[in-house]
This record gives sequence, structure tokens and C-alpha cells, in this order.
Amino acid sequence: MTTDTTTKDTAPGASAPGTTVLDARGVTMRFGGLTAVRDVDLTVSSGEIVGLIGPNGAGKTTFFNCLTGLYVPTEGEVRYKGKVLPPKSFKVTAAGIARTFQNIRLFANMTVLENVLVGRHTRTKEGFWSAVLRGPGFHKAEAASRERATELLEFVGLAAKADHLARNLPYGEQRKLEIARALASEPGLLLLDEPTAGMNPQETRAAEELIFAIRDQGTAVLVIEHDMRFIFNLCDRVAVLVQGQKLIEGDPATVQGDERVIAAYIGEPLENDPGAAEAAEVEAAEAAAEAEAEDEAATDAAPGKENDR
Ligand SMILES: Nc1ncnc2c1ncn2[C@@H]1O[C@H](COP(=O)(O)OP(=O)(O)OP(=O)(O)O)[C@@H](O)[C@H]1O
Repeated sequence: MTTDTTTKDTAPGASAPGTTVLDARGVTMRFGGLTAVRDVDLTVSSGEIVGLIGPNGAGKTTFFNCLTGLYVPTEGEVRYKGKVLPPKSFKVTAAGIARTFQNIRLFANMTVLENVLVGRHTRTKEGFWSAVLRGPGFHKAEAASRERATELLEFVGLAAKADHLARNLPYGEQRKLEIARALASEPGLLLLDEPTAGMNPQETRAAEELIFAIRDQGTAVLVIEHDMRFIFNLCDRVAVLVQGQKLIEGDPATVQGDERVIAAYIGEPLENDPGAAEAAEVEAAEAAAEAEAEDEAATDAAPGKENDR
């Protein structure tokens, strides 16, 4: 299987290179007493890949949900191509923002091609149910949609599997199919939530190539990922969230070398960290267990000790 990354065509939703497509300002999201995202600013421009990283629970997915209409931010504003986003996810998709999810959400019993066709429903007069139920209106629009869907499957390297059921695809290909389905809505901004989760190194490399190709077609990309090597290799710019706040934003080399980022990832307790006492307790228990194991090993290795195995 190969990914056709040679095409340099411009994507239908693309803007001129360098145009700001996403402009999030002061985004704050509270759940009761918990502030999951606090006062985050972020822009993404056409032709750019931006990474959003941070330790578990840092607020990355919550921030994504604020960009896609799944959540309405408690405070702040999100603009797409200059317009404030509508507070409904299907309207956000229609406006031009598409996403994939941390947990793959395909129609497992539909074919690969049908999954992409469903992704086109925001771009056809026929709605979602028409695509699923194949009503009369569907057949009219089908030819054009089918052609575009086939192009997208070629683009992601799945054309040969168009008639396979989605559930029969290997994991890496299911992720590619999710991306093809997201691209079917002709986005100007693609949000990828952990696109390489569960992938082997080969699949990760293929995903990287695919995302570069998407960027090269003029689509802006914002990606959440825990695989640091992947993110620093892929992104033009990286923003780091820690405890809901943006710690730093910059080019990969700057972010990679920042001591605060390293501290956040290795779990160095922050000042007034409420979890610091528990972390110290766990650390002490681990050290004690390690010392005990070392003592046992030393006793076992002592000369004259009978080997009882
Ligand atoms: N719907 C919700 N209701 C209440 N709390 C929530 C909700 N969604 C997220 N949270 C909390 O907000 C915080 C941020 O969670 P979020 O999932 O955005 O982090 P994340 O950076 O995406 O984490 P991970 O890398 O583990 O996916 C966490 O403390 C989480 O428990």
C-alpha cells in the first residue's frame, strides 16, 4: 500500500498560503469548578501544520472540542476565516473545519467508499440520511460525490479497498479512512486528535507523509499527539498546554529544548502542585521496592548460595 503524496493540486477548501484560518482568543472552558482550558490563544494559517501537545489531562481535547462546536467556550472566541464559529458541530463542519477523533469513529459495516460518501453530506444538497438510506435525491448527486470520494481514496492510498468493509481494514488504514472522510467535507482546517495512536512505526511514517501532502494542498492542520518524535518532525509550530494553560509556543527546536516543557513531561511537580505529596509518596515506595529487589539479587548472587530453581 502506498500513499500518493505526489499530487500538488489545491484542496477545494484551501485559502491562499499564509492566510489565518483559525483564530482562537482567550478560550476558557470550565466544567463546574474545574477549569480544563484557561485563556488560550492560538492561530493556524493555511499551509501550516501546528502541533498541540501536553501531558495527559492538560486540556488538549477539550480545546479541540471548543474549536469544533462540541463545546461552547465559557469565555473567549473562536473565529474561522474571520467569522465567529457557530455553536453546533455540523455547522462548524459546514463552515470548513473537519476533525478526526482519538477513538476511531467509522461506520464499521459500511464500505470504505460509503464512509467517505457520508463525509460529503455537508457538501451535497442531499443530507446524511439520504446518503445512508440511498433515497432518490442521493442518486442524482451520487456520480459527482463518488468521483470526489474516489479521488480522496486515491490520495490516502485506499482506492484498491473502496469496496471493503471499514471494519476489515487494518488499524492504520482505518485511521487513513477517517482522514479521507474528514477531507470529504472540503475543510480549510483539519483537526487531528492523536492520528498515530496505536500505529506501528511504518504506519506512523505513512501518516506523516499523508499529513504533509494535505498541508501541501493548502489545508491548515492542527494536530494533537503524544508521539514527540512525530510531532517535532511534522509541525511548523508547536504549542504546549499544561494544566489548561499555554506554557509556550514556538518552532519545534525551541519547544523541544525548553526546560519547562521537559519538566512538564517528566512530571516534575510544579509549585503548589496539589498532587506533589502523593507523587513523592509513590516515588518513595518505588525506591524502597527497588532497594529491596537489589538486596534480594545481591543475596541470591552471594557465593555458596544454592541455586534452587
Ligand atoms: N465533559 C467533561 N466534564 C468534566 N470534566 C472534563 C470533561 N472533559 C474533560 N474534563 C476534564 O478536563 C481536563 C482536561 O481533559 P482533556 O481530555 O481535555 O485533556 P487532554 O489533554 O486531552 O488529555 P489526554 O492527553 O489524556 O487525552 C481533565 O481534568 C478532564 O478530566
